[in-house]
Amino acid sequence: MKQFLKGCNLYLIGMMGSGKTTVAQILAPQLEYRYLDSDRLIEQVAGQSIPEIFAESGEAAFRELETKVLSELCAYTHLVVATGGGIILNRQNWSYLQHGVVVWLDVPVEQLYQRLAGDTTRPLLRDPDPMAKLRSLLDQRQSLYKQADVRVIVGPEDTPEQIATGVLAEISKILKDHTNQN
Ligand SMILES: Nc1ncnc2c1ncn2[C@@H]1O[C@H](COP(=O)(O)OP(=O)(O)O)[C@@H](O)[C@H]1O
Ligand SMILES: O=C(O)C1=C[C@@H](OP(=O)(O)O)[C@@H](O)[C@H](O)C1
Repeated sequence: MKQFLKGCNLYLIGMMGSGKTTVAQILAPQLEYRYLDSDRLIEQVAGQSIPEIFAESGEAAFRELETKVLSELCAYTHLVVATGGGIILNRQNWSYLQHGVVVWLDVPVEQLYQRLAGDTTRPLLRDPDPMAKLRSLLDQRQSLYKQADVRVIVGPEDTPEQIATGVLAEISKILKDHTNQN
């Protein structure tokens, strides 16, 4: 797998709470890649937390920083990147994501809701009805997540380790298909 990937970055996409950070941290040592989280890089660049950026500068400013950080990651190889849930919204971001292999962790809204109950670090969930908010975000975004190279459907009992194994299995399928075509 490592040799097939040829150092190509892996980008995990999916809704907030889908496990991108958790799974990326498992995958990185398995691939002997470096793990990075785009939200943490944005916080470093801004010198503020994500909720502070949203509160003080608004979502549009956050999205600009997100694009800047992602564009800079393209220069690197051997990265597993846990992206923010909304990274797929900006068309320009896709030109950067497509430098690597894009993996969608597809998790039902009910599970996301359970995992994120009481979470205060995700400004978009500060809503009187977080479940309805998650549903509407997924409705708006699903067609974009579907543009991933690989979709991993996550079941309610799947552990992060099992999901990481599933990611590698799905990636090896597309890499083999690609090799067979050439
Ligand atoms: N497969 C899983 N099963 C149960 N809980 C999980 C799983 N993956 C992640 N979590 C938990 O869900 C929460 C959100 O996970 P996280 O990796 O931060 O998601 P993301 O980076 O996509 O927002 C965390 O508390 C994490 O421990
Ligand atoms: O879905 C979104 O638009 C967002 C998801 C968050 O990242 P996670 O997916 O890591 O929670 C973070 O980037 C920000 O709060 C916006």
